[in-house]
Amino acid sequence: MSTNEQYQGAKFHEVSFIDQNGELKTTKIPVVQELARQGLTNDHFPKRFIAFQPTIPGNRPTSVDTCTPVTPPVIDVAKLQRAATRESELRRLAEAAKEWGTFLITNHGLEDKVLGDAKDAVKGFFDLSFEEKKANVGSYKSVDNMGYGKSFVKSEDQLLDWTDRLTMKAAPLDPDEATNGLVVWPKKPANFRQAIEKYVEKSREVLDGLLQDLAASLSLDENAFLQYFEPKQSEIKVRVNYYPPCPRPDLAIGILPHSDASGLTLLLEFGATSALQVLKGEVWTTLQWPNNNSLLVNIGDLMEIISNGAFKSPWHRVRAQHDVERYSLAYFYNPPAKSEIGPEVGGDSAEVTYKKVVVEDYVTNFYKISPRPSKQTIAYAKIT
Ligand SMILES: O=C(O)CCC(=O)C(=O)O
Ligand SMILES: [Fe+2]
Repeated sequence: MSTNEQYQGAKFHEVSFIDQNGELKTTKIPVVQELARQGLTNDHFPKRFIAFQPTIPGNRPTSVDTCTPVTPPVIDVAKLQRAATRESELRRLAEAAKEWGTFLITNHGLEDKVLGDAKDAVKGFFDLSFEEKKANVGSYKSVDNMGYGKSFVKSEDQLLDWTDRLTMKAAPLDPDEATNGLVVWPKKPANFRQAIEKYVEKSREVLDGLLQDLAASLSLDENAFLQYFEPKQSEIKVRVNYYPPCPRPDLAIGILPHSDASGLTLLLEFGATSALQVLKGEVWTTLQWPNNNSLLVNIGDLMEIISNGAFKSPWHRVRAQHDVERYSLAYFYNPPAKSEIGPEVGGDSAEVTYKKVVVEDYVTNFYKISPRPSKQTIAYAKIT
């Protein structure tokens, strides 16, 4: 069957990318939400979405049938704040950040209304028709992984994941945003920007506190990590992922394996759970989220560097799922783009294993070489 036949009646994102020869190209990527809406028959699953070739032994997604979902470590932020419980919760935090690089937080102080409004805004956006979505949000012509559509597109024939995305820059606020196009906010639903900005503002307080707690958990000065996150110039990007029901979760993948380039990532999920997987040793472990407004924190590559490798950014991916839809809102918190970060170590005797890097240089290289089959982005900052 020809490619065109596979996508008959489909709708497309137009995505620009710079190819291997440095030329700006535009390509059409099928809108996953529309493919799902249209209904695909089992035997006509589009080739570009086939991540797992069933003919290769062992090349299968880990499904919930073969792997019981587990709840990652849960850190109680209220316990971190109470003198009587702080020390023991700090120990649990250090262990979670070292052993998993990912953990849930509860009692974080973000009100249900703030979370609920953010979820409603995200759902409201994806509930719009494709035409309406396109008409009310900007998309970028250059390769910055922002806007509505598909990120990390590098070629006309690369493997595609079963998700549509919307990425916005939430900070620093740019006085010239109307002209330089650095901020993309959908105009519908009407309260979208307000709801997400409220979530961003409140979450930032939680993340700043956690940066102090993470440093304290390694017996470093409380501001050893937070000092890099200068309040006015630190960068926040918000990426909304929508995973429609997938007719062939045995063939497709929700998001390809990656680590996050961020300092910290805060993840809100709703709709289905048991989709995010982290690689623990050799095993893809499916994470189960209790449905109680807990949020997930991921150590990003930049934090791996700042912690001199004490914390490792997890290698993670998302499963495609049958019959259910899932949303996630990933909040990437980075030090200022032009700033230099470097490993913070307790005593002079500790061996330094990461280089100092300029944030923007690290992130540029990350985007340039992703996606990769294994965690190679961090090599940019490793002393070998
Ligand atoms: O949807 C998820 O749970 C993960 C999303 C993610 O890893 C990302 O956007 O970087
Ligand atoms: Fe991620």
